[in-house]
Order: sequence, then C-alpha cells, then structure tokens
Amino acid sequence: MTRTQRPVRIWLVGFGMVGRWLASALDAQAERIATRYGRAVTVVGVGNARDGFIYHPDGLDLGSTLAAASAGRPITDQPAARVWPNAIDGLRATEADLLVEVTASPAAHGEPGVTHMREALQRAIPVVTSNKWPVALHGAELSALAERHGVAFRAESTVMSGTPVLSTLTEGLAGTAPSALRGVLNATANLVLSQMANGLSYEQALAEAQRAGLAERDPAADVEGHDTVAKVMILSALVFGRQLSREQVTRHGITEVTARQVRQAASAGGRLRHLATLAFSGPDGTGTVTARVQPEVVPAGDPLAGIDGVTNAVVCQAGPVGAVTIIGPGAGPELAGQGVLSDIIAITNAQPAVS
Ligand SMILES: NC(=O)C1=CN([C@@H]2O[C@H](COP(=O)(O)OP(=O)(O)OC[C@H]3O[C@@H](n4cnc5c(N)ncnc54)[C@H](O)[C@@H]3O)[C@@H](O)[C@H]2O)C=CC1
Ligand SMILES: N[C@@H](CC=O)C(=O)O
Repeated sequence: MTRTQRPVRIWLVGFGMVGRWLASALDAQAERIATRYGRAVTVVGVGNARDGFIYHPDGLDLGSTLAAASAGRPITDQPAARVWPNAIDGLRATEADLLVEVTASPAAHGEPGVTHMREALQRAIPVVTSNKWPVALHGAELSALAERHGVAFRAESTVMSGTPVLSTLTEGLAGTAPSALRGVLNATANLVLSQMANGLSYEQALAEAQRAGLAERDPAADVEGHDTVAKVMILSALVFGRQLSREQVTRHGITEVTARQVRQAASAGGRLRHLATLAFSGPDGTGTVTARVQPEVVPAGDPLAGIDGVTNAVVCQAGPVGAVTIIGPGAGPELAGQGVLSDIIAITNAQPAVS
C-alpha cells in the first residue's frame, strides 16, 4: 500500500498585513513549497476581527479570500465555507494541524492571542506566531504547554522579524549555556537615531519610519521602548526559560534624545543606540536578572555601533562558544511573514507523514 501525504492543514488567525502577506506567499509558492520541502500546506481556516472565522476542510481559495479582504468585502462570502462570528468559536469547532496566530494583541493582556494559542496547544496542535505580547507575557507557560503536549511552539518573527534570532539561539546554540545578551531590537527607534545622526529632526526621522511601514500603529510603542521591552521578555522566556514581568524590565525611550546628544556620541567615535540588555547571574536564566531598555552610547568597535537604520542585531554570550552576533533587518510585514513561513516549514518538516 502506498502512503499518500495529506497536506498540512493551517488555521490562519489574523488577516492583516502579516496574515495577508503569508496567505499570498502560500498561494503563490504552493507548488514550490510542496516540492522543495516534501509536504503541501493548505489553509483551512481564516479569521479576522471584523468578519469572524471561515473554514473549509479541504482548503479555502486563498486568492478569492485575499481579493475580498483587499476590496474591503467580508471574507465570509467564500463558497461552501462555514462561518463563525469569532475566531475562538471557529477554532473550537474545527480541526487543523497547525495554528498560525498573527493577530495584534494588546500589551495590556495579550488577548485574544493567548486564548487562541492555549486552545491549539491544549489539543496538541502546534503554534506559530508573530504576535509579540502573548509571548512576552506568557511565553514560558505557552512553551511548557507545548512541551507537555509534545508539539512545537515557534515565534521567530516576534524578535527581528524574518532574521532568525530565536531559532539560532535556541536550536543553533542548543547545548550551550547562554548567560547574557545585548541588542538593538527596534527598527523604528534605530532608524530614528540613525537619521538624526545624518541631520534629520526626530519628527522627520519618525515620519520616515512610519512611511516605511516599520512603526507600530501607535509609534509610541516603538519610541518609548515598549516594543523592545516585549522583545526582551520574549528572549528571556524562550531562550533563557525565565518568565519576566513587564515591571522587571527598566525602560527609557528615545523621545527625550536630542540631536546634540546624537552628534556628540558620533564625534566621540561612538554611536547612540536604543539598547536592550538582558543578563542573569546564574546559568539558564537563574539568579538575579538585569533587564533594561534605554539609550546608551556604544563605543566604536562594539558590534552594535555599526548597526544602522532598519537593521537590528543581538550579541549573545553563550559558553563555551563565546559572543555570537546575529545581524539582519528588524521589521516589515513581509519580513514578519517570512519568519512565520520559516516556522511553518520547520514544523511541517518535523511532522511525521500521515496516510
Ligand atoms: N508588521 C510588522 O512589521 C510586524 C508585526 N508583528 C506582529 O504580527 C502581528 C500582526 O501584525 P500585522 O499584520 O502588521 O497587524 P494588523 O493590525 O495589520 O493585523 C492584525 C489582524 O488581526 C486581526 N485580529 C485582531 N483581533 C482579532 C480577533 N479577536 N480575532 C481574529 N482576528 C483578530 C485583525 O482583524 C487583523 O486582521 C502583530 O502582533 C504585530 O505586532 C511582528 C513583527 C513585525
Ligand atoms: N515596530 C517594530 C516592528 C517589528 O517588530 C519595529 O520597528 O521594530
């Protein structure tokens, strides 16, 4: 008897910039993904806040769903699709092999993302997400839940979007003893500081970041450092296994930084950077924690001094390897979508074939 692999069935919850980029990529690259990675994927469920959740067990027509969303029409008009008024009801009533959670859940509580992810993991369905605050606030719990049920929980694009930071630190450096990291983790803030060094005003530089689609809907999240705090909390939970509360991360934004301070740092040979620091006094996230986000002058020669514009970087100390630096683009919906796609492929590669 020949074994036929059925496609990996995906629930896609969140159909904004990231969700739609991903749906277009899965649609356009369906054949390539199936050939290159040996497993077809099909999106069986799609949800957004306005229209609710739609499901077809054999796969939705992504082109038609995307066309409806782009035209501002409800996604619920898809032929033969079943419809629920909200995503959680749809998830509870249907089946899939993987949840892709790309809603934008607020910093206050991370909902509805946390509930969507718990629902999947409790049913031993793996989760991929780009949604930062659910992971920042509950990353250790969600990872433990995934482990308990023997499935993957991946959040690559929550930190530096499509640049593989989390997989490098958790898989590439598996077996090492990471003790600390420093990083430039917000593309908007870094672009603002870089452009101020080039002579732009704070306002001009921030407007450029907004035009480029890098900034959060409320750019205060970027320039006041909340987004970087979330990323520090995610790194702590997923790389070091230690859940931090928001209050444990000291935060100072870049809103008070003056052009003079930026120029002074540069003329002394250094660079003013919005720096994230995370360190533990003991191994594997134990002991006293130092966690802060603040503008700091980094000296010339520091790997973070050369990180300009939308580029972000992390320098991680992990024994016995030493300092490992990961540099790459830090933001953008297509990059976040790419990070999600790489997580999907990692999970489908690891799943056993099902007849
Ligand atoms: N855009 C970017 O460059 C990056 C985004 N991210 C994160 O990825 C996530 C998605 O980002 P975007 O697509 O840019 O956001 P977006 O605001 O464009 O889209 C969010 C989507 O979530 C849906 N949604 C909200 N509440 C919902 C609910 N209760 N049930 C079902 N759907 C719901 C909205 O209807 C919308 O379709 C966010 O958490 C964001 O922080 C992460 C890295 C980079
Ligand atoms: N607004 C964020 C987007 C990615 O996380 C940033 O500017 O880094």
